[in-house]
Amino acid sequence: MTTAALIVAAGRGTRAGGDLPKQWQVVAGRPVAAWTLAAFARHPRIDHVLMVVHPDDRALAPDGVETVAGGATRAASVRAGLEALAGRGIDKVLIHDVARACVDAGVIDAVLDALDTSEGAAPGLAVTDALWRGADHVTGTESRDGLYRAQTPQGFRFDAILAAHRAHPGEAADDVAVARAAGIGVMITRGSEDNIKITQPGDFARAAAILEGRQMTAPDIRLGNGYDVHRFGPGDHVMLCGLRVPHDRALQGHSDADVGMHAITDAIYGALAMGDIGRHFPPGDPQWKGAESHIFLRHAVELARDRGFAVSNIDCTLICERPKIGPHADAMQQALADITGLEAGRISVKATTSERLGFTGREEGIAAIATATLVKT
Ligand SMILES: Nc1ccn([C@@H]2O[C@H](COP(=O)(O)OP(=O)(O)OP(=O)(O)O)[C@@H](O)[C@H]2O)c(=O)n1
Ligand SMILES: C[C@](O)(CO)[C@H](O)COP(=O)(O)O
Repeated sequence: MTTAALIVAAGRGTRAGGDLPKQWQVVAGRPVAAWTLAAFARHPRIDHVLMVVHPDDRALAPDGVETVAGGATRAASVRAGLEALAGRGIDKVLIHDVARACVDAGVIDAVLDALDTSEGAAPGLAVTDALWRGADHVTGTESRDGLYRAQTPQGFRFDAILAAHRAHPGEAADDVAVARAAGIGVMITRGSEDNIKITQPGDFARAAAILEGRQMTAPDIRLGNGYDVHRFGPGDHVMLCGLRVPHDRALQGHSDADVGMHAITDAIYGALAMGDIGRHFPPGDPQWKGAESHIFLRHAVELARDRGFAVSNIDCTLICERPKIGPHADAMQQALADITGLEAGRISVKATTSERLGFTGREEGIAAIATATLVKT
């Protein structure tokens, strides 16, 4: 199943005011369109995102997103997007207003789930206020029974909604109206009060409050991995995870060759997307010859701290036949705790053999893999 998101962003945003159309104005630190794009681009069930923009606005679109020129009405913009996606093997499409920048994964998931059993699905909120008719004065009341406020994304089987739009030239309230005109059944899914459409000037502040509130509550968690190998040479001990372990050979390297600590250090750099040990401590630089590896690990932890992250936990696996790691694992965890400032219970050191296969099986060297989790503090 291939699922696409089609974000319509070719409107002029006249009701919202401002120097630029509303989708390019900044809310909570990013343009409205960037928030909307991020909600779909990071969603694990969305394979492709296409943004429909006004021909004058192509340079304003967020980096990396495919764009296509829109039309004079919302329906024409949707049609242009659907035509651009035709023939690409798309099974499901979610059509979404760029102006609904606060859409969340739960709303998207509910629509996608409903599309497993229905040709169309869209989020709605039951009307809870009483409904009046009138202008200056109330001239009557209307029943709210069975009335919903329509939201997006409105999702459809791709071929069905493309055919429906081709058969429905001209304006339409939304894609549900186009679909229903073609006989497509549309299931109502759970909408969200936060899924507002930025329409009037005051809506920017409402959207900012929602998005900023989420930034405060959603933790920024980063995961990194590291891998390292050092070969054996002559010697009487190895340095592993900060511990001197007696052995009949030594690991060779530019530094003290602590393969475990190097993998952990690289995992932290990886979580920060800041390269690896070689970038921060070039092997060609004589000042690092024979260096103790805790220097590298302390540097990575400090770098994380400087960028507002705390190391939450570390997991390291050493791959070797000998020396046996089990008897030393607790001491290694404590040594790493002393270097990183973490409690030992957040550090795991374990080992495996490679069943005498490969270079570790032949005892030519030791390999290590590590994972580190960083949390924004
Ligand atoms: N020709 C158009 C008109 C609207 N839209 C998109 O359709 C969505 C819903 O429209 P609306 O909120 O009415 O946006 P605007 O048309 O930009 O606003 P206004 O009516 O205030 O000018 C928006 O994401 C808008 O960018 C579009 O892609 N092409
Ligand atoms: C599609 C829509 O978001 C459903 O609520 C809405 O109809 C589009 O915005 P407009 O203000 O009606 O153009």
